[in-house]
Amino acid sequence: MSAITLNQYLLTRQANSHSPRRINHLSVDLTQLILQTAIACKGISAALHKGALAGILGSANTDNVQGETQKKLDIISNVLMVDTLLGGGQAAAIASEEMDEMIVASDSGRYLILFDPLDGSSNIDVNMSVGTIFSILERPNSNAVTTEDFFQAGQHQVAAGYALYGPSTLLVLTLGDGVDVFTLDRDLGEFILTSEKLTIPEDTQEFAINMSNQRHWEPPMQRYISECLEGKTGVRGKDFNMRWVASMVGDVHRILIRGGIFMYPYDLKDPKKAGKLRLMYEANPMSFLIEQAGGASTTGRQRIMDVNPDGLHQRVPVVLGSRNEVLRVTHYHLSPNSEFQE
Ligand SMILES: O=P(O)(O)OC[C@H]1O[C@](O)(COP(=O)(O)O)[C@@H](O)[C@@H]1O
Ligand SMILES: [Mg+2]
Ligand SMILES: [Mg+2]
Repeated sequence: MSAITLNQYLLTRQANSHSPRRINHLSVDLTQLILQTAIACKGISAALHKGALAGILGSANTDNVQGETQKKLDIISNVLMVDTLLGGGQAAAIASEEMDEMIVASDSGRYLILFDPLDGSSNIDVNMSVGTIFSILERPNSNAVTTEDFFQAGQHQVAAGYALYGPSTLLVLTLGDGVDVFTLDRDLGEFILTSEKLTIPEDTQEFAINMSNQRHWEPPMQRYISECLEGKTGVRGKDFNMRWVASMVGDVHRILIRGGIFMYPYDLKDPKKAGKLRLMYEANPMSFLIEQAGGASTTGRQRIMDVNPDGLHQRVPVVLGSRNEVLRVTHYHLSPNSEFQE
């Protein structure tokens, strides 16, 4: 059988978009918007590939709106995404983790796109996996676009995905009827469909969390992790392994492939911050993918895709991955004095 490119895949989906399994209508414009996003990701992949040879590693000596130091590649990736998407004409407006405000794009655009142009940027200078995360919403009306138009709960996303720049460059995509994976063939310059309908096992013995924050967590998170660490002889009756890529894209990809639980919980290090990760650029698109693969995703207290946003850069605690583990952590937050029944 011949290889299916992202382009062919989307055209077939578009032709079959009357199928009863579909959730979102795959319009010509949405197809084009996803293809433009993929083109920008190929550009980012090429820049990362050159690395030090192109003199693009290291810090840019600027801060983003959230007070985080930007890497040169954060800025380069953002420019590649913005320029490519502005050129396409399908986006009515664009919002990015690296920009203070949204940008109005095309007056006739039907969609709003949000992205984290380079996720896991602390990994760039050490040549480890990073990614690009994106989330697409429908423009709510034909009036001039406002920032408030972006404030739609994650359940309203029409598509979401990420590119993972690892040993190979992957594009992982959901249109609301499962999660499919494409691998970049550098010779052809095309993303080729390589896995379909990922499913996350309901149970796992692998957790991902930044353990250095342990002393700052709330009691339910302390309880969950200490029970995992007790292993076979503790209440869980099994040993757990730990992984932390320190780029959400890498950790979420591992979970989509073999299960696991990823947590970036609320902590008291900076009590005013609701969490580290951003709802619109990271938590919502990853939650859409995880739920589409049969997993679960909550803040510890509420389904992430039910959170009503009130700021483009708002942060949120994140607990996502294998269903039974996420439900357990959520139970520990909501009913701290009772046992969890699977
Ligand atoms: O440095 P820490 O605390 O391990 O945090 C790592 C987390 O921060 C992030 O790097 C935040 O994303 P950005 O790199 O886009 O700011 C996540 O990808 C990752 O899960
Ligand atoms: Mg990020
Ligand atoms: Mg980023």
